[in-house]
Amino acid sequence: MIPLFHDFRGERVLVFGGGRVGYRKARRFAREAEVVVVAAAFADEFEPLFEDEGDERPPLSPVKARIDPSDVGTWLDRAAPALVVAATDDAALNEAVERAASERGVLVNRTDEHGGRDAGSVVVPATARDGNVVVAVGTGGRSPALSRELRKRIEPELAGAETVAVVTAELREDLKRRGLPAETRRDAVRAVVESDAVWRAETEEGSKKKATEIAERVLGD
Ligand SMILES: C[C@@]1(CC(=O)O)c2cc3[nH]c(cc4nc(cc5[nH]c(cc(n2)[C@H]1CCC(=O)O)[C@@](C)(CC(=O)O)[C@@H]5CCC(=O)O)C(CC(=O)O)=C4CCC(=O)O)c(CCC(=O)O)c3CC(=O)O
Ligand SMILES: NC(=O)C1=CN([C@@H]2O[C@H](COP(=O)(O)OP(=O)(O)OC[C@H]3O[C@@H](n4cnc5c(N)ncnc54)[C@H](O)[C@@H]3O)[C@@H](O)[C@H]2O)C=CC1
Repeated sequence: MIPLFHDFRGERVLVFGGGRVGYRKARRFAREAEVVVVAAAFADEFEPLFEDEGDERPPLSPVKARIDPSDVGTWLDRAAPALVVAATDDAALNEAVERAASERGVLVNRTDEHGGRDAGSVVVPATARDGNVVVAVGTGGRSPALSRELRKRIEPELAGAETVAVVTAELREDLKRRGLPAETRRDAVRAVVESDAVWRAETEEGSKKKATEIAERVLGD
């Protein structure tokens, strides 16, 4: 499988199943997408997600319904999601969700299987994140517990990466504006991301100052 980063803003995700697994997937996609969760019953964890916090988060709506596998197509046609998650504990229903999604060319995440390699099937990776810097881990679906463990090991490595991303993004723009050749810009940016001093600076300002010093040194060479 090949990882891609998908921007879910302005899109809808339809989750079938309101248990622990449905909750985990709904919470994840609710960072960006409008999420609709359809289930006969909802786990308690959902409660805070359903509350309108008045922030800019897109809405996450519960729909309490018991679904028959033959009705899944209608639900998909009505919701027109970019991605559908099959997270019920009923394998026949999850199967129907997968089939209806693939008939419509909609991406589908089957949570009760690890072998799904049909067209349009997606696997949700373990994700370590610092701001918009993201590392996704997958094991080809074979060992989610290993994905989780690797995510935990990677998390400390990522601390501070968002600041380095902000600082280097600004630096790149600046170097481009100055019309420097691509190779020179690359050497300067590489030296900055490699620098412990940039990573360790206490503030964004401090990090920026160090980055400028290092970049100017490279440009002067
Ligand atoms: C294929 C996949 C499909 C998908 O969901 O996309 C899938 C499938 C299944 N998971 C199962 C079990 C567990 N899943 C977790 C945890 C996570 N599972 C996630 C992803 C994936 N799980 C996809 C593969 C990703 C990859 O390639 O590695 C993570 C990474 C992301 C997320 O879900 O957010 C998240 C960790 C997030 C984090 O912590 O960072 C734990 C660990 C725990 O709970 O401690 C256990 C118990 C231990 C164990 O069984 O290993 C079962 C058996 C159910 C049963 O037996 O009933 C199936 C079905 C089957 O294997 O058939
Ligand atoms: N991918 C993953 O990370 C993991 C996947 N799993 C798998 O995910 C599935 C779900 O696990 P849990 O959330 O723990 O189960 P759960 O039993 O807590 O929740 C199941 C949900 O499905 C709903 N549901 C079942 N039949 C329905 C119907 N006909 N119409 C509407 N809603 C219906 C229930 O109301 C409930 O909300 C299991 O099959 C399990 O094998 C389990 C652990 C991890």
